[in-house]
Amino acid sequence: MDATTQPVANRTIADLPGPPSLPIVGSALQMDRNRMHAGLEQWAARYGEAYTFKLVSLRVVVVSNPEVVATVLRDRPDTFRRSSRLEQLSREFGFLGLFSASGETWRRQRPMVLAGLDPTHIKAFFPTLIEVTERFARHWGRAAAAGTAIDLQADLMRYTVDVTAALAFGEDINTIDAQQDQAIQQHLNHILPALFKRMFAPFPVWKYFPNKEDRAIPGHLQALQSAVRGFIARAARQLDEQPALRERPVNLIQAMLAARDRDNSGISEGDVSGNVLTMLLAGEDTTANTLAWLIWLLQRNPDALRRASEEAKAVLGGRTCARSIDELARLDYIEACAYEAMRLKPVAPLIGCEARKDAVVAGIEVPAGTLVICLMRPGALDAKNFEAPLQFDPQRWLEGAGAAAHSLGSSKRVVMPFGAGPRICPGRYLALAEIKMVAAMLLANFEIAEVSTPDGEEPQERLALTMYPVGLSMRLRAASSDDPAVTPP
Ligand code: HEM
Repeated sequence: MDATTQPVANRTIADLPGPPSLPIVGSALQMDRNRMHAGLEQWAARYGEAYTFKLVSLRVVVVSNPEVVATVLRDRPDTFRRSSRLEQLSREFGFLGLFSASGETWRRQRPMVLAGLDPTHIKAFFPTLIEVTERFARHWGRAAAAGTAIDLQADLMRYTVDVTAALAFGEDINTIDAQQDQAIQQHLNHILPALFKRMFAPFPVWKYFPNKEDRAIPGHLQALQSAVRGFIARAARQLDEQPALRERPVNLIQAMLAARDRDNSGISEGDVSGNVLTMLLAGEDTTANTLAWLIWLLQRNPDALRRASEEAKAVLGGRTCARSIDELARLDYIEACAYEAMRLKPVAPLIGCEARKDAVVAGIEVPAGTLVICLMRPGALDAKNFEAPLQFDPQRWLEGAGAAAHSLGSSKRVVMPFGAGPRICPGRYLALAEIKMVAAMLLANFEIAEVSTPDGEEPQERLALTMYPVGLSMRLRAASSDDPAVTPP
């Protein structure tokens, strides 16, 4: 039965276990924001699949059973929404867009964003994806030739920002070749952590006692907004010069501008710029960090690395990168590696859902205003759902795999890296295309000499909206002479 619509609740929040709580602050002092996901997972191990705590005045219920999680996620937008604090902060930051919007605004925007990121668009966009991936290959080719260490996360973010800007705005911003201080994401890199910090801060200290970083935020926002105004102005000029584009827009920004100019569309100037920023933010870290975790996991698992490299070389057949969606579709093992990386290292390890009205979750009465945090990883690491759950074993994702404890279908019900229900990630086709493009390019053209952290230990997980590996650096060698190699220009 649908847990959120059960007619009768059999317990209340007061019946739930949870960590100790102090007057006024609740459990806030026990939480390390940078590792909040890990703290909440530890509490789940101690208190079970449903527990509660207070964050100052906010009542939080945490659930981790995959069925309950999926039910809550599907019960949007009517019963649950994203947190109102996220919506308010996004409005203040100027990027209220599909991710943070709720109600009618979300309903109006969702079809437009979906259309801009659907598989047909990805197919039409493929030649540009090839161009950006080849540019990235040349960039890594230069690092391999010079023997320099690559800051893995930073480089991957350059790639994902370039791809998102090209697909959603038709802009070639080429941050891959830009100087560090010119790259648009140096602003994003300050804004995302600030947003996350403010979302879970017990008090709005940045308003009354701003530190250096807080004082720098308006400057970063201004720089980003000026770039966004440039994208919008150029797209508006294209619509003026080619009015046919209003009926058949080729990218998201054109579609939104055309809608803005139609009567009663309900799309405002702010919606357009909010979504331009949302695309940059939602498409950057998520995909880049998933790729960083994937590359690290492959490097640690030589058998999987060898098989993935063989597949990449066979499918690419001596070329630098895949040439078509059909070629990408043949990278089955690499896709399985990506799902296995997202099972072990989900970059979105928690999804917050605020109850818009009184609800029932797993038999618990949840009053309106309660924040329900869905933990995405405990089910994926549970031996009930996967054999040897801590092992990186991509084979378990391939149909008919002997090692799989469950079918592919049920694995996908437990592992939900892109969320679920009406708000499931609309960028998932693009993300998988990018992940497979980069992984195949890397494995077919280079040998990974090293992927390491400064202290030689496993990379720490840190949460700043997305969960990323701290300090990964990579060294590459061009693949041996009988293999294809990327020649630096
Ligand atoms: C591996 C890469 C990615 C992962 C793991 C990921 C994960 C997620 C998750 C977990 C959500 C929340 C879903 C929910 O609430 O049920 C989400 C939402 C969203 N994602 Fe992604 N994402 C990725 C890449 C992208 C890309 C490339 C884009 C666009 C360029 C994108 C755009 C969005 C947007 C706009 C939303 C909000 C959807 C809504 O609320 O209706 N994502 N993503």
